[in-house]
Amino acid sequence: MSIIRIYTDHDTTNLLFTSDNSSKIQSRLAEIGVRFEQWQTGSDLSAGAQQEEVISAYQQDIERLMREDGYQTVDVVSLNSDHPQKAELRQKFLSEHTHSEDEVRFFVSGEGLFTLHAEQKIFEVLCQKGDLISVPANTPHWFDMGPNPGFIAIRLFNNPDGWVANFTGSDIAERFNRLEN
Ligand SMILES: CSCCC(=O)/C(O)=C/O
Ligand SMILES: [Fe+2]
Ligand code: NI
Repeated sequence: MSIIRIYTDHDTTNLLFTSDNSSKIQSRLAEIGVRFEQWQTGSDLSAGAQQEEVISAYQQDIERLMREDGYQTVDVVSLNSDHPQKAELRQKFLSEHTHSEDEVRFFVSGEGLFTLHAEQKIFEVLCQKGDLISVPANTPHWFDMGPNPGFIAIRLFNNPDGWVANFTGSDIAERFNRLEN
């Protein structure tokens, strides 16, 4: 079950709104320009599946998104809790950063916690299997896969270099929730 929690960005105890209703998640995120959709997932792939297997299972969806929205590059993050570099990989996305392009992620399996910083608020979104999220370019955010990751996400980029992050230098992410798994 996907969940949204909205806080003021200066007070981690001030929960303004929470819901697990997908229409409400979608409409609250649309207010800050974030696309959120829930799609049917056809294949039952397990976290840790190889990139080629994932791309081939979702080829039609990927081609449609690339055609409709002009994305140029695709890759897959597929991690399970046996991964020897799970701590380093978790750390990579844990601090507030931006991208100069939209961040488009489709969760083929498992879950991860995206946290977005916009309009003096914090939007925590627990994304789960079937969720598509697109965070607009230059929106500060971070992502937690938890200490025991278990997810597959397809990532679409509209630059040919793939993942490039600009860290804001803020420590705000340390004050908000982490994913427990
Ligand atoms: C859910 S895919 C891995 C996280 C990622 O690509 C990113 O940019 C997080 O902010
Ligand atoms: Fe990011
Ligand atoms: Ni602030």
